[in-house]
Amino acid sequence: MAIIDVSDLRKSYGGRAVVDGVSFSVEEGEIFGVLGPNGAGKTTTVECLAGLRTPDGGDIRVAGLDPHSDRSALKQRLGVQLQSAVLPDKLKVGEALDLYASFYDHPADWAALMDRVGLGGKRNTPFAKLSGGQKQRLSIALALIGDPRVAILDELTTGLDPQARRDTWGLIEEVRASGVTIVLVTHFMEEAERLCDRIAVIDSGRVVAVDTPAGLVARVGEEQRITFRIGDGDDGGAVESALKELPEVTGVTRSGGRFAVSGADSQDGSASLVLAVSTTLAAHRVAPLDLRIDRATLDDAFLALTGKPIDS
Ligand SMILES: Nc1ncnc2c1ncn2[C@@H]1O[C@H](COP(=O)(O)OP(=O)(O)OP(=O)(O)O)[C@@H](O)[C@H]1O
Repeated sequence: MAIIDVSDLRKSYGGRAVVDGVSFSVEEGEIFGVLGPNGAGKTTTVECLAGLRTPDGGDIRVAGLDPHSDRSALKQRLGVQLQSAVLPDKLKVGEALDLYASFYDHPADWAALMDRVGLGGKRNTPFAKLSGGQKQRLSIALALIGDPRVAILDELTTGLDPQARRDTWGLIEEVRASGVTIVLVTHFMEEAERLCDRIAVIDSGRVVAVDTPAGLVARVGEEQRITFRIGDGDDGGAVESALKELPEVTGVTRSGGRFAVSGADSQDGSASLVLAVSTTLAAHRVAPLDLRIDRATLDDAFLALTGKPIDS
């Protein structure tokens, strides 16, 4: 069942459309990614979802509520962690959670939440003394303090080191497992691929695709590329001819002992390119060296969908 429905959302600034007819729905319990380059309109879209901005047009329902006209009711059901959340330097972790809990009718147990996000030992630490990862964990806890059904997390891991980023991903998975639907705004491919059940790819204020990470990748084709080299004593000509005969193979290039083989698995999964190539090499008693298999990635999918890399 859809818990969020967005239909033909529009928002302009100074006559420039930054959200230009955006539509998508989010199913209850999923992690839904909003992926796009800087300035694509992601934050504006989720701020409209949260009732923080008034759309120029379109229709939004979050947990059955209109974020604009039902804003106070929605606040009790929606948690928001926005990009630039900053707290007063001297406010301690425990004080911040206690304060935010007081804004809700039925808040979560803030001390338990503090433990859950790994800040149990930081109760009396002022905001200014927290590391980047700890600040991020606190902002996630603040988004969850009202015990929401939906949480919007915007650029959750920007500025974090790889370990803190991975820790935060683990936390988000736990939050989802507890039944919260998550809308995750990101421009990190790895984050989108790792966490999201489905992704809306947004470019220049429009949705260019909504699909699972694997579904987006499949749109650029199932082509794979296997590269390897063979030993000096191996018969390269015989190997090349045999590989070209394989139905899974669409192309073979050879430069001396170096091979690049392109192809794909069969649609029904009954034939595998890697298996066919390795069986052929084994039949010729060739052990491939420096073997590498490349498949399309979400980066390739983004490039194919928008015509540019995400960080352009
Ligand atoms: N209040 C505002 N007034 C004028 N222009 C704005 C305002 N807020 C955002 N914009 C512009 O709207 C466009 C979309 O901004 P938005 O923040 O929604 O994009 P984004 O995809 O979230 O990008 P980022 O990843 O950089 O946050 C940008 O060009 C931005 O400069």
